[in-house]
Amino acid sequence: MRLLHYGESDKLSIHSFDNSNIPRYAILSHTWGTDGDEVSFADLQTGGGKTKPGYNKILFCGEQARHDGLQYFWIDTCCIDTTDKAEHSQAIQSMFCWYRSATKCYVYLSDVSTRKRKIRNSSTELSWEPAFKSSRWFARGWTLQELLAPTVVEFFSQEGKILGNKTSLKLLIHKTTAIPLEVLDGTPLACFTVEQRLRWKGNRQTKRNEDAWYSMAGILDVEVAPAYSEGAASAFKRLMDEVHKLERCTQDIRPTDPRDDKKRIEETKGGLLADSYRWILDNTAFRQWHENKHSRLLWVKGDPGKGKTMLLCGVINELQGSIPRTTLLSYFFCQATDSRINSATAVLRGLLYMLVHQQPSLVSHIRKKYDYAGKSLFEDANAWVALSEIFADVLQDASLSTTYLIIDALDECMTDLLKLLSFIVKQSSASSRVKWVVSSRNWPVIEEELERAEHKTRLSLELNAESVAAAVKVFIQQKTRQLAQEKRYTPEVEDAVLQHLTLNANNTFLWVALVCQDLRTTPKWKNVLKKIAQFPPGLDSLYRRMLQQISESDSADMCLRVLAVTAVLYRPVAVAELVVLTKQLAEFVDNLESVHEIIGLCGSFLTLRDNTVYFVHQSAKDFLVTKASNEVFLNGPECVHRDIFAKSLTLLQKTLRRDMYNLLAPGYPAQKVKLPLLDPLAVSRYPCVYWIDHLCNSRLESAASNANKLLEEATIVNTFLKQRYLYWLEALSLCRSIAKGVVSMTKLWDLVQGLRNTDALNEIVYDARRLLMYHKEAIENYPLQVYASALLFSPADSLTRRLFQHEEPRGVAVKPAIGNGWSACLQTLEGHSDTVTSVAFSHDSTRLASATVKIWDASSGTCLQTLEGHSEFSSLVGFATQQPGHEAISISSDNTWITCNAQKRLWLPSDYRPSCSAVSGRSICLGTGSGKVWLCCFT
Ligand SMILES: Nc1ncnc2c1ncn2[C@@H]1O[C@H](COP(=O)(O)OP(=O)(O)OP(=O)(O)O)[C@@H](O)[C@H]1O
Repeated sequence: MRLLHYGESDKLSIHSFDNSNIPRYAILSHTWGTDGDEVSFADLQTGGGKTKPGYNKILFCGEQARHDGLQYFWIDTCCIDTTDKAEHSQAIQSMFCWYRSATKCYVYLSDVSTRKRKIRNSSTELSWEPAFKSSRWFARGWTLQELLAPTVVEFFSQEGKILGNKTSLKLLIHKTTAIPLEVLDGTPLACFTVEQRLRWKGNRQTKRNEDAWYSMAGILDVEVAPAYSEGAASAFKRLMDEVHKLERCTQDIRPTDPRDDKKRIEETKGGLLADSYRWILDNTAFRQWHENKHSRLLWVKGDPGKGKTMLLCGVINELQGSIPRTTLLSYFFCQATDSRINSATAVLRGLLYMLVHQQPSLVSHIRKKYDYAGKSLFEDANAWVALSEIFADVLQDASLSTTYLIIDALDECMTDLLKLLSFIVKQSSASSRVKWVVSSRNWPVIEEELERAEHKTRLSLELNAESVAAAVKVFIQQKTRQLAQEKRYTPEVEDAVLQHLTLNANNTFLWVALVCQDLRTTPKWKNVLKKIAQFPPGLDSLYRRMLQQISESDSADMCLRVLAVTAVLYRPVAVAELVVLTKQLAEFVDNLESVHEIIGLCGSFLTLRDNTVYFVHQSAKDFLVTKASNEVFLNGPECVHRDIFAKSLTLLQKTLRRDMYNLLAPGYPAQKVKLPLLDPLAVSRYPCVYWIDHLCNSRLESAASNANKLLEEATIVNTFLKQRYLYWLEALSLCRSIAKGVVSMTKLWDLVQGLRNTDALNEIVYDARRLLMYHKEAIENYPLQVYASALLFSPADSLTRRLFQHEEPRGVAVKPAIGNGWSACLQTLEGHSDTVTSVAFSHDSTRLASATVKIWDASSGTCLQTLEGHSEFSSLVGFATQQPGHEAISISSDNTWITCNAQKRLWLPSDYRPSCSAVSGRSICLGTGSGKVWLCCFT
């Protein structure tokens, strides 16, 4: 970036800076005079331009910057060499960023004067407001981003007198432009929809038509390279394409919205009590981390139920209320009970999502890889590598201001915890702008890793027992008061409850919360004092006591089954989902109220929120799985997995069919799919996504000794794949879980390979997995292409293709036929040793020619046209005209579809994408980059 410097002896000089090294600077916003009036870069180089009218603006800006203590300033007329096309184009794309990064922006209004003027009644008026409102500055296109991008915008009259800034003048600006006051007050643009932001453009004019849209790019958080001959319509289209890509990328990176998780966690835990977390704000370790520039990582550690999660919720709230607008705050809550948010990749994705949401320009680091790989970048086997690189780049971004990153419950990160820890250690040492807070239980493995961080501070809840005790005391008082009001306790009972809780809580919030929860459900007529005496101190003893109560109740069997199933599920499920997954609840399919009651009876372990069943706390699940395993899993957890697997497949066998959402169009994009009012997949989503995981955990291998059992299960899977496989893939696509499907099919493949006497199953799993891997992209993005592209472009001998032949699109044939085996390649026409760049039909459509002739666009380096000198054949263009009555067959502009009458019909796998194509009647011939030529006929 070039910047001007206005020296002490009024000497003007120009300097270049690397992006990483730009000093504080002021920036000018103005409207251009005629080209000859403005001082150009060339003028400055030669020391000329001093007599031009535009020179006054330079002097004004230089003096004002000097007055504000800024040594450098930037003016578009002379800091860009517009004769250098590449530089000019780059500058147009960087402009928003330059305005945003400026310390101050001076708006010079050449048509607003502060001179007194006479009005009719001979009194004088100072008001420049009418001129301000009708200033040309508000009518030009580029000045919109100059108003919105910088934090400080000051307005000056033609005499250089200050009129105010964008905050003090916000009402006037709002009246003139209709831009909302919050925007002028500095609310981030990302908080407004694309439509709202487009509306702010109003009727602003630009010299070149295309600029009308290029000038909106920064405001919409995207970049569009200028191409001035394209026209406004094309510029708008490219702008919106970029906006949609940004939206898709942000959507795809989001594993969950951590803001919703935080809300949910606070609500399920009974609401956040400020008086029980505020102690941390005065804690020495916390203050050191917060106030000391060199302290970058705070580790909050403590035993289960000591209030770490709620403490972090409180820290987030306090930071949110106190940090400047430009500071970023991103957080993530790991939860072991939910497989969507219990892995290292999910943590990075969640944090990135929140960062990008606050500062969309950071998405460029993701887009570098995402634009090639799509969503699989975040989900495939290399997701961690890609995400950790992206994250490191984001943290190094020059535009990143102070950033807080908060991760709760590292101990609940079930996949790749060590990788995550070492990443935190490394990154917390790498950037001084980034401050981390993490929390976990007192696990030695976490201790060992975090010990390596250079600038860490540790906050142990056990070592701060006094503060925690005081916080728990407040919590007990609040809870007891609530209970007493709700249950109308006498003062004696209230006092007895308070005393018992205080004596036995042992600084553990959770213990108090669980006892109070139990007392809430205790009927009034029961002797509360007797009841409370039965709650033993210590979390595990309390859980044991609660389990005993359940075991002694009338509904013991049902409750224990529900606990067993819930304990092995991979994510929290809705009540209706729980019913279809639990053998023992089969009779309650139409009686969900009773299921609610059963869950209520398990209330010391389970809780319901928004109709979803959660464990009250991770420690409750841990207790059941480790310390009460014998009571909960009578025949081992494998049996529970096996039952869930069997229930899942029975359900899927019944529900799955072709086009469950009535999409009809073969090219209907998954992204646009809306949930139908009566969702046929409502209770089948969980089984769809997790049936293979449950099968694998049912330890089929160990059942190998029981040959009948093994055969039975192999047969169930075999039948399902034979009869429902493609419908299952469609359902996975509708559930946006194809990537998980690929991982699951690999797990299944590994499993069946280890089994004996399952050849038939082996064969179908092999083929089914290959089909899914090869066609993943098509199915993932267009659910119904599983019956078109996936079938037509699978080998003729593919078992799945043969089994689902009846689902192939009627009247479409691909010739030469796709090879027999998965690795077979298409027929290659003789004589092609290079890219096939041209194919054409002869006039009678009986002959097909291909050639390798290229015409290159010298400026862009892209291939523009093909086929010259093929005089005996019609050119490609000639064949584009269709015979009347026929559907127009064509190739989509991005080369990925065969379309009929502009409707997407058949998605092309990458090996089949044409470098050239020709149409004759109902046939389309395609030549590919690898030297293959193939034909697709629609009858
Ligand atoms: N500040 C608070 N406001 C309201 N409730 C709180 C607060 N702190 C703790 N609690 C109560 O205590 C329970 C346990 O707290 P929390 O889940 O934060 O513990 P934790 O230390 O994160 O436990 P674990 O390590 O086992 O996950 C919560 O479910 C909630 O009921």
